[in-house]
Amino acid sequence: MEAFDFDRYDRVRPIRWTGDALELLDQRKLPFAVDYVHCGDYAAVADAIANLTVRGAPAIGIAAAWGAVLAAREVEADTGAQALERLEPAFQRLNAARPTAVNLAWALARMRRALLDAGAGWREALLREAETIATEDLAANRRMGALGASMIEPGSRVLTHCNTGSLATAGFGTALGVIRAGVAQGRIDKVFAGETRPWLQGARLTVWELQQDGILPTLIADAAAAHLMRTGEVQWVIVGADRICANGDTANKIGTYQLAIAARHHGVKFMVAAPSSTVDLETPSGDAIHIEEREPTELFHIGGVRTAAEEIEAWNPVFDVTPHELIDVIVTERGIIERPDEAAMRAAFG
Ligand SMILES: CSC[C@H]1O[C@H](OP(=O)(O)O)[C@H](O)[C@@H]1O
Repeated sequence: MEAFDFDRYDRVRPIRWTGDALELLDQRKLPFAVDYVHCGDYAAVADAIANLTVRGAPAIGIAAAWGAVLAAREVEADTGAQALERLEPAFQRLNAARPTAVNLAWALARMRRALLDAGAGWREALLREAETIATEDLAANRRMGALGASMIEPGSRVLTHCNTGSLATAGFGTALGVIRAGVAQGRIDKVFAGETRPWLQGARLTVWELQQDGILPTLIADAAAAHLMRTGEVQWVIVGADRICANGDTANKIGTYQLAIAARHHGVKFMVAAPSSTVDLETPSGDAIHIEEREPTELFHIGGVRTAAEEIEAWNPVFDVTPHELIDVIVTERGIIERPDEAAMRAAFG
């Protein structure tokens, strides 16, 4: 692959460690305001994950890791094991912030291991682990972008869902990283972005991110996706993931499952791009995934303005599961898995 100027397409950093605090780009306010929320303790980080100040599977894992570093400032201990005992309430609070993306629990497990492996130098070990988790994610995303783009024929047009870019990761993105690399290499001519109701990650975040790169996407209503595929306009649907199970079933933003059904029906290829930190071999299949349900009020309002009739009920699951049979390819930094199933997943990650 010809040299690719990653930095040109990787300008946004949603998470900043200042040395004393964590600053999080407030994704609730984008694209109309670029403000950072200052988190001086782990409880503020847990709240920021829960209220979507920071969101995106890898990003919430990275934020939680820094939350653990902040929590460590509040305890005294002679060894890492002793520190972990005293940090357990903080770890549990951070882990409980959101249930579906495995990256949150995965990052905290790494931080636990770093403490258990450390002696008196446990504070430095914890800091190093948080830094490593973030730098590894950025490297994984850039590799994944190149791998995924290599599968896309020049002149292709793609549809993506939700936001899987720099805002959702340590940088560059997962599915949006594949798209960035594909555009840069002339493989992708046009990017369609689904608005992604109710939180509008597509309309507010993906569009804004791509604009920073000089890539101008075409926004569509979620309800227009199947019709777009029927026109033959797109060759790929490229999405991220929050948890990829042992058999390849994949949890992702609500609306992904119906995209996969429409894609299969219309002969559009379906790619899931996610770092290996999103693979969870402990979860056998999609039926075992806890699907987060958020407050109905998120369905009743847009931008704080009520758009639904009063005195009604709503059901607001914010993820769904795409069965592995509907996924043509899963791309991680470790490689490409075509027609994913349990044998392929265990061979690649077991
Ligand atoms: C690379 S981000 C993966 C995943 O996270 C997003 O969910 P949310 O915005 O609720 O955190 C979405 O499902 C992305 O595809």
